[in-house]
Amino acid sequence: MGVEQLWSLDNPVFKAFISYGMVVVLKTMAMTVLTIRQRIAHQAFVNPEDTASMKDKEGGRLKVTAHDAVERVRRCHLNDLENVIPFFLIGLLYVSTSPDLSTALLHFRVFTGARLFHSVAYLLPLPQPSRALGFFAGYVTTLSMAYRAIAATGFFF
Ligand SMILES: N[C@@H](CCC(=O)N[C@@H](CS)C(=O)NCC(=O)O)C(=O)O
Repeated sequence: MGVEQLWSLDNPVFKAFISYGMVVVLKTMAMTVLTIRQRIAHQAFVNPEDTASMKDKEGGRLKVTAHDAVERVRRCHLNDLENVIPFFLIGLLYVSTSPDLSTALLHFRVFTGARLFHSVAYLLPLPQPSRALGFFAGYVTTLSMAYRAIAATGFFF
């Protein structure tokens, strides 16, 4: 497949990668909005300049404070960054090796489902090992794409 066709919507693997990649990147970005919501809901701001003009319930200056509900979303966000960025970078290299469509779709779908489940498990929260299973399913899927991309170069042979 020529380079122009590889990175075009005529390539069904690249087309699928755009869709699933967008879902996981936008999900990661949604964590920013959720963090802001939790900060406002719990009046939990961590920088003195943020609270400079804010009042607490007694009318005094609002104190800088962390809140577990905010920190939980931040941990979920960080975990997304740890996993979605490698998926995206390795995914691009994987797509460049022209993998079989059904195999690629399986990887993209398992990763996307695993990350959505990981977030639900983290934010509700669900009892462990739910979150760990979501994490490992996504992690192993990315490793599998990396292995397949490296194998396609003939590196192992
Ligand atoms: N950076 C992660 C590496 C391991 C990992 O991602 N574990 C998963 C499954 S237990 C997780 O959800 N960790 C919680 C987190 O990253 O906040 C950690 O510190 O836990």
